[in-house]
Amino acid sequence: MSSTVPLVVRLLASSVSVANRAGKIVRDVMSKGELGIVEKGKDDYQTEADRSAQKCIIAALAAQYPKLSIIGEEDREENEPEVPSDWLVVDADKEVLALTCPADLQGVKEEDIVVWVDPLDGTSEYTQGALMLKRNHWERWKMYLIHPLISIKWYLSLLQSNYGFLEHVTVLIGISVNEEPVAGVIHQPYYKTMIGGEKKMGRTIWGLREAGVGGFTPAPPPDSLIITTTRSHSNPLVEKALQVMNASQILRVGGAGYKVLQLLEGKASVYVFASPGCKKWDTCAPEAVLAAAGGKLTDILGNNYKYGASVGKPNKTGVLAAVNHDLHNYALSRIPQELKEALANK
Ligand SMILES: Nc1ncnc2c1ncn2[C@@H]1O[C@H](COP(=O)(O)O)[C@@H](O)[C@H]1OP(=O)(O)O
Ligand SMILES: [Mg+2]
Ligand SMILES: [Mg+2]
Ligand SMILES: [Mg+2]
Repeated sequence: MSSTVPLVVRLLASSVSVANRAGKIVRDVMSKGELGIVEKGKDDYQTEADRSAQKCIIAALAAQYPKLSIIGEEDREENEPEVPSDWLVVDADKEVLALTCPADLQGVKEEDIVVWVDPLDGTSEYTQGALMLKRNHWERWKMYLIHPLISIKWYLSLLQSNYGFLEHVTVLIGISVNEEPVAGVIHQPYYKTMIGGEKKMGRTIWGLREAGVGGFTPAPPPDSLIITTTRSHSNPLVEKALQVMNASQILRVGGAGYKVLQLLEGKASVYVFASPGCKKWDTCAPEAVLAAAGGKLTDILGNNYKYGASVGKPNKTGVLAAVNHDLHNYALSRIPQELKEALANK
């Protein structure tokens, strides 16, 4: 890899390749069927896929960039055992390597960077997707017994709905400099495309400040106000913030990464989550990619989160994001003062 390429661009290119490898780990754990679920707290789970994907990302990045601060969602063991050699990805995405680095980031050193890693965003959806897949095998055989034609149709529709859950899962790598997210990767392990009649799993979306975004086709926001929000972490405050938006439709999906993808692809206009629960690793990469596409992600009060190594990890005052600044302003103007205060005083 050419050392004339500025560090931030090289690191983003490496992150794209590492995220692809981590996505394969996420799929492999699911196909083996042994999820190894651990309950970390209320509505808060971890699986073997979360653990292994994080080990892969951190080991691969630390081997190439030893002075980086890398903060991952999952706890690390005291003496981490060595990872399999094929997890130590050294490739770097060629398209990203060719990007022009913003002038003020050209001299950035490893010591100036904090990388936020969410090895699997949407763990709830990952575990529920697995459960439904298991149930479907049984459902399939039951339906075959009843009527072969009906069963094929039903089975296909069931598969689609399960597949929808797994699509919410993403791998997130956010790169911050001076506390600000400047670049990021959102990898979607279960995104399916057909290339020349062959099925390809997974896609990787990236963004770099001033250079733009790639890995997908951006689309303008929908004509009417469509909100995207949590499907697994709702509460009365979350619902109150949704009511005041006066939206034509509310989409309830999993993961911060997936909701930002919905904004970028014109499926939703605004992402509203008026609750603590998300952490810095949930929003660093999505915020960077969204900002590179001209959008904005803040808390519910309209303030930016900071991403330095010593900041508090919880995003206590929620998430408000939109694909452009006008929509963000509109959504912010709809949030009543008492709701902002309720969150700020939590
Ligand atoms: N109450 C919570 N406890 C733990 N994680 C949460 C909570 N609320 C949100 N998150 C994290 O933020 C992401 C986006 O939230 P939601 O899907 O509810 O909109 C979740 O996928 C989860 O990340 P993760 O799956 O990486 O643990
Ligand atoms: Mg988690
Ligand atoms: Mg997450
Ligand atoms: Mg996670």
